[in-house]
Amino acid sequence: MPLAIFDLDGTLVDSAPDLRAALNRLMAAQGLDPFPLPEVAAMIGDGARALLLKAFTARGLAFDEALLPGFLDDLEANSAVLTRPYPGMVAALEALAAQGWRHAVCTNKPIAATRALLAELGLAPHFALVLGGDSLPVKKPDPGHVRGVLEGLGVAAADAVMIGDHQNDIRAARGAGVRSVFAAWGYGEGTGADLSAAAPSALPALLG
Ligand SMILES: O=C(O)COP(=O)(O)O
Ligand SMILES: [Mg+2]
Repeated sequence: MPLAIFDLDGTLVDSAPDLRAALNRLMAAQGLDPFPLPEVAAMIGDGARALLLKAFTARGLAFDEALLPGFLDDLEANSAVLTRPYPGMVAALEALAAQGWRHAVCTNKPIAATRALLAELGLAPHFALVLGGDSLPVKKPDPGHVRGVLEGLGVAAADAVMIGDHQNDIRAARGAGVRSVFAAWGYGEGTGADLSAAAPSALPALLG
């Protein structure tokens, strides 16, 4: 049975508004200026700690590690306030399942916030396995993150495809010997992807 491995932020769901809200709550608590949505979207892809690091660097400040646990708690509690699946995504997941595909999630978002988000949006039942950015010792772009999904479900690389909106997704898939589809509706760049999809609704035909 083929496996479709989905990235989360910027691929399955438009989560930049909640990431921005959590980031700006932290910024406000530190007496710092908020970030506009496009600037936050461009910082998403390397996980929550990296987002904070980039935000503080953008303000010319060093990042204090002691701020991370509170940010993670906020993200977990508020991961699906503004976040929604991309239009057509649920229908695409269902159509792919009807075509015989199983689904998994491979995200750099921490696993606690990931599970909360998937549960709150009713998406969890679609996925046979979910790995977050802190589920393994490595995360995307390390191919070990994608390999962890394959091994967890006993699927060969040749029977899988990775769908993602970021270079990290494309690189991790390539390193694991998995075909990649660039999710052009998300936040990042897809240089080097095997295929590109303009919208979730294109996935069922693209994957056959
Ligand atoms: O939270 C992030 O920065 C990235 O998450 P993603 O891997 O689901 O895009
Ligand atoms: Mg992404």
